[in-house]
Amino acid sequence: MVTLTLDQIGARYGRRTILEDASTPALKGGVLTALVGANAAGKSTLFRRIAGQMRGTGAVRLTGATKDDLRYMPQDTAMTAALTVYESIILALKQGAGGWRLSASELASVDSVLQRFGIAHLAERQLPELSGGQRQAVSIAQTLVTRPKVVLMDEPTSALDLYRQYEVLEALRSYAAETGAVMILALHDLNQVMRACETAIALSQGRILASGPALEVLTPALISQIYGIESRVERCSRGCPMMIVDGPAVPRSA
Ligand SMILES: Nc1ncnc2c1ncn2[C@@H]1O[C@H](COP(=O)(O)OP(=O)(O)OP(=O)(O)O)[C@@H](O)[C@H]1O
Repeated sequence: MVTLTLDQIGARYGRRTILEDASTPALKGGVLTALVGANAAGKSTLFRRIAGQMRGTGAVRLTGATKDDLRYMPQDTAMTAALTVYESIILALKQGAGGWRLSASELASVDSVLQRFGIAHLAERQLPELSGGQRQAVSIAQTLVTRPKVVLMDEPTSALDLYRQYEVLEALRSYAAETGAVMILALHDLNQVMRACETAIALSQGRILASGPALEVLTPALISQIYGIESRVERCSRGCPMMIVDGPAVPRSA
């Protein structure tokens, strides 16, 4: 089984400490894990540390996978290259190695991600012509085409419409279940987290306040602490947990 454990991760930009002693129990593969926290809490910085793009204290421990099996999809992905969607996914698959000849199984992988993320109809379109939501779906497909075992995605649904958010989260869930990959998604929509993610990590000012089953982490007390928002978690008529926002925990002065 693939697992990822954070052991006292720290990170700084210059003299500014951004992450301190960020630790988690072993995060299991096969399910989605949400990384939640307010703007500037340090979510992207934590991803950069896990992906090895930044140095710092502490250790990232993997079992059942190596750093080579990890893919990180940052928040903003530029798509200015004069490539079609199809070519860009082949490029992500090849990553400069092994020449340009594609095996039957590689061709099948490209077709599979195009189908899975609902972008097969865009295969011949040029990247710079895509809408924001289309770019985001292509970026997800590029990230998963190599079938990585450890996946970090920074706000993968932020540009998607309601239908696509649902479709993409379901596709990510099925990818995790099928491959056993550890998948950590930074998400701001806590209802998405409750619906799609089994586990959650809550980050506040560079420290992990809680990690574990999503519904146990996302308590009204924790939401108040990290976002300053009064909320309730109630079951809808179909039995799904929903977060209802009541307003600021402490009214902001005008
Ligand atoms: N390259 C950088 N140089 C200096 N400071 C940075 C850099 N990148 C981020 N920071 C600072 O680190 C802190 C954490 O930023 P980070 O992007 O990790 O937050 P985040 O939780 O991902 O936020 P958001 O939800 O707004 O995307 C912020 O105060 C930010 O200004």
